[in-house]
Amino acid sequence: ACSPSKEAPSSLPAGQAPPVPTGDPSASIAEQRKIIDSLDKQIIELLKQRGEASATVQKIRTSAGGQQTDPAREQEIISNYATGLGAGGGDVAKAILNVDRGAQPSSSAAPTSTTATSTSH
Ligand SMILES: O=C(O)C(=O)C[C@]1(C(=O)O)C=C[C@@H](O)C=C1
Repeated sequence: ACSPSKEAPSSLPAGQAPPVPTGDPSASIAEQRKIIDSLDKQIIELLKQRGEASATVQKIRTSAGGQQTDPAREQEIISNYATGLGAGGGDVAKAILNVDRGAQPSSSAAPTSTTATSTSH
């Protein structure tokens, strides 16, 4: 049988050192912010790569006479994010899709209301 590990399970990303406990809460905030900044940098790089792949697919489709967007595929992506991230995941996917398809709205998507809809009053 293997002996139990003395180390607590870590939720830190690989290669990230845990903060040194100093008793100063601002020290751990600074540590965690370094981790957040590093993760955000990686996420931004991945999003750039995603944007390029997405633009290529859209170009291939429109060059062949198809629509720029594919609403069924978008629903699949939104569902993947919701499954992976929980409640807010779908919103993350929608934000990414909005960026990656540019100004073009998904043909089945409800229009995003950025301006007040005119109502009678
Ligand atoms: O997968 C596609 O068909 C794409 O065009 C890529 C992508 C995406 O960014 O994931 C972009 C626009 C489409 O509406 C659906 C998905």
